[in-house]
Amino acid sequence: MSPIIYHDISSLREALQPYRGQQNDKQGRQQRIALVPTMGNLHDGHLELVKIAKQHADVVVVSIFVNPTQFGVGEDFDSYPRTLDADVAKLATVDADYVFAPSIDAMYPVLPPPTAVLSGAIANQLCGQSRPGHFDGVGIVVAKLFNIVQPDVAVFGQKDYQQLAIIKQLVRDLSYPINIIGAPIVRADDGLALSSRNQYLSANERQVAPVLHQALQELAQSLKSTALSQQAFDKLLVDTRTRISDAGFVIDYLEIKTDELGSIMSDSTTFNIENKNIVILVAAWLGRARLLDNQLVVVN
Ligand SMILES: Nc1ncnc2c1ncn2[C@@H]1O[C@H](COP(=O)(O)OP(=O)(O)OP(=O)(O)O)[C@@H](O)[C@H]1O
Ligand SMILES: CC(C)(CO)[C@@H](O)C(=O)[O-]
Ligand code: BAL
Repeated sequence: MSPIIYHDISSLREALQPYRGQQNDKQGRQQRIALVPTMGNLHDGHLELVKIAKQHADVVVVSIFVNPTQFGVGEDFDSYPRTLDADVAKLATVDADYVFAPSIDAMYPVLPPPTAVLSGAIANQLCGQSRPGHFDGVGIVVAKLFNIVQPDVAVFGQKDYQQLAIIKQLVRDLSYPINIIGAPIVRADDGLALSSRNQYLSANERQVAPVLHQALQELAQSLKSTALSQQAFDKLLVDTRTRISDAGFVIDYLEIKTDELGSIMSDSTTFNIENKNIVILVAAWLGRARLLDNQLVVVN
């Protein structure tokens, strides 16, 4: 069935009201509402988030909103693909219940909003460093979506690893009663992480793009070898950077962090994977597309 679309806050709230405090007939528990926030131009990665949401809730709301406050000057806000009809058709295939597609005026009576949601140190690195103010915009729009939908569950992709960490922090610090679920990265057959911005790639660039994932996988494999001197560790990073650059990317960052985005080298000059859960994070430009990817290093 096609999801029902709402463009304004009060109609969506009215539609969701009957689910609040209602018992689920089959299991006798309260009905649960899930939110999947997106910027639209949906692909299989987004649809996977909806499928996960459906496993955790009785009703699923997908928001589609290209949020102006998270785009910097000179970024692709104006050209970001807006494909609402096609998005709704795709959402019908996974039985999403509601689409919330507000106008900018509905979301931001005053723009820029004078109220801020700041995320501190975790947001001042990686994407936050290359896109100043980006996570302030994400923070306020997600806080608003949480207040509008009041979901029990919200699903975000691990592709945007830093964003997911910031949202978990937001939920903790603002005491939202929301279970945040991180969904695994959905990839094309050749390993490229699905992303709306992949369509900015030329045919040639699209051929090259999987190098990003391959380089991260190989680095993750090398990092598993127990103890590495600082020198060996640095060389691995340099070699990986060279491989990615030689393929034609302009690297924005390539960093290795603890899975909570802390520093991995704080207490010693030897890198020892056995002590840490770590993640490799990359953002790199290929032509007009800024691609994100990451790889958790799992020790078997
Ligand atoms: N390949 C993917 N696998 C899992 N989740 C994804 C994937 N791509 C996007 N998501 C998640 O979908 C949600 C909405 O993201 P968004 O609409 O920005 O899509 P996107 O494809 O990441 O677009 P962009 O190219 O603008 O970054 C986010 O939680 C994001 O992490
Ligand atoms: C979470 C989000 C929908 C907020 O605009 C956006 O940052 C995204 O699509 O990842
Ligand atoms: N998924 C990330 C949203 C952005 O790049 O603004």
